[in-house]
Amino acid sequence: MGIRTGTQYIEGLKSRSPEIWLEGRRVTDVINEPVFKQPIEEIAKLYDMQHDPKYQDAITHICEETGERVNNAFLHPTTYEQLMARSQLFEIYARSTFGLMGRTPDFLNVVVTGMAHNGWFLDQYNPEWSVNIRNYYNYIRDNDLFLTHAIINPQNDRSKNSHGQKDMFTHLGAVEETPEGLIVRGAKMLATLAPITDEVIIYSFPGFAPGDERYALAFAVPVDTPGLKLLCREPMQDGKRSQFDHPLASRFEEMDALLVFNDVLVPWDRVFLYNNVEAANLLYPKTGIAQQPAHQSGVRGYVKLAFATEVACKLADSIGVDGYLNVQNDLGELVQNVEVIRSLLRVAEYEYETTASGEVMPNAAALETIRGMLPKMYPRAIEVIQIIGAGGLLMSPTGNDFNAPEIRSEIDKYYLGRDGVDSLERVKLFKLAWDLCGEAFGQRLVQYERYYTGDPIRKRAIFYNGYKRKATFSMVDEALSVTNQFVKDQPKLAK
Ligand SMILES: Cc1cc2nc3c(=O)[nH]c(=O)nc-3n(C[C@H](O)[C@H](O)[C@H](O)COP(=O)(O)OP(=O)(O)OC[C@H]3O[C@@H](n4cnc5c(N)ncnc54)[C@H](O)[C@@H]3O)c2cc1C
Ligand SMILES: Nc1c(O)cccc1C(=O)O
Repeated sequence: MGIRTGTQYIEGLKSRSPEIWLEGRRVTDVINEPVFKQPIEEIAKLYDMQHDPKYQDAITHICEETGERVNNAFLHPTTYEQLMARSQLFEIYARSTFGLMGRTPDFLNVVVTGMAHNGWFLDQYNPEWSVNIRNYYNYIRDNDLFLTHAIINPQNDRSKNSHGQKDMFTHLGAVEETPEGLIVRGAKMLATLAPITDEVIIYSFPGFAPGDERYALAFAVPVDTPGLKLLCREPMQDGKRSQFDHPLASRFEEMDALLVFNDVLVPWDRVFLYNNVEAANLLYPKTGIAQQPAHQSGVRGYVKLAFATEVACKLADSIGVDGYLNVQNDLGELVQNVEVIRSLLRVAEYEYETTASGEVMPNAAALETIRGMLPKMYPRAIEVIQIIGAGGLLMSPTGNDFNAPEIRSEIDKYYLGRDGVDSLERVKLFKLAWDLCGEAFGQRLVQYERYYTGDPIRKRAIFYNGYKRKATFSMVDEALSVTNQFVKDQPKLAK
């Protein structure tokens, strides 16, 4: 089939009936559930873009294996040009949501592409696993499927490993092997967008210890597999708030869900890793499934930071405060942060790395630096919006107030901005800013940037340790050579 349209994506959702729980009730009609309706539309737009002549050549290509047109997320990059073809896709998709939706289909399709093309890694442990992931890659590529993923154990007692939790199956683990496949039980988090996807993929960040064998798992199943429950967090908008009042929150909320597996059967041909702590710990660092999706996250994060920066600048201008030095200092900082991320991305792409198997990956140090800096830069951009908007952020009337003739003249008079900015323009801008910096929706976006890639502190520690392993500190040695000479010249002290 190759690239789907938005309508085909929605038809796919209609054909499935996952067990979704939202605010204590079972959702049976996901398409018409107010909370999901608009996010589904936003994802459908991405599918439609694949057919739009304006974008098609930039975000899709003809698959050599099948002759069909497929998304660039399925492109296994072996040249700089192919890496850039993926970069274009990431940026075009990110701009479509202002970088506010992190787990658009490109993200996990890149993960699966990476896993499938690093079959050498799984072959070391079980050649069937690499065949399975390769077939799965072909399946999702040719059907243009949308995946969610859950790679974190539920947050129960982080001081203990999976096998040390109170219940053996709090964390997702294998219960038994059957001729048909593995039976799995327990929970995994934090499956963003799960209710509106086609498939679920499970694997893990490293961190397994001996004794955790049953939890060392990687597999994929359809989102409506019997026994799989999707427990949604509390929604941050009810799907009924107007786009005037909440221009961002009404469109781009990504629902997150806890995935609960109640003795789910995973067919053997969908098992990519099992019962091997070493393989589970090395899968992420060794196969490019860290580096390739970090490219998507970096490009998307860049667009999101640039968007928040634009909002801050427009806000300041609209109320005539961007002539003040303190405000210029804050805005200049944000613009420079955007430039830092843009430059790092260019370095990551231009100074790409080629693996032993010929895969081209963006430069690891540059990507990791983005991973380390965005968790600080994005919250800072939000803080600057809060500081500049100040009390005005809390004072916006609603769209209905604009439509009430009895108060319209007061609204027009007291909500106008600097010369040339009328009340409607100013209020629309402030509402946009409030969605980003005040609403629960915006707080989730901050939390996403802090944690989407794992704990930023431990990530930075890993980065430092890697640096230390490779560093020669030759400049320090050279600088100290003078001192060494001095010491050599001294007579030995008598003992
Ligand atoms: C909005 C959002 C969307 C997400 N979407 C997804 C998704 O789609 N799929 C997915 O799989 N994951 C997703 N994640 C999860 C993300 O990967 C995790 O949040 C992240 O890995 C951190 O894990 P945690 O939240 O369990 O925090 P924890 O690991 O429980 O950390 C809690 C606190 O304790 C500290 N801490 C914990 N353990 C240690 C330790 N050993 N040493 C030192 N300090 C420690 C941490 O620094 C942190 O401050 C998402 C997260 C967010 C916020
Ligand atoms: N955060 C990630 C994820 O959820 C899946 C794969 C990779 C990452 C990452 O940031 O490296």
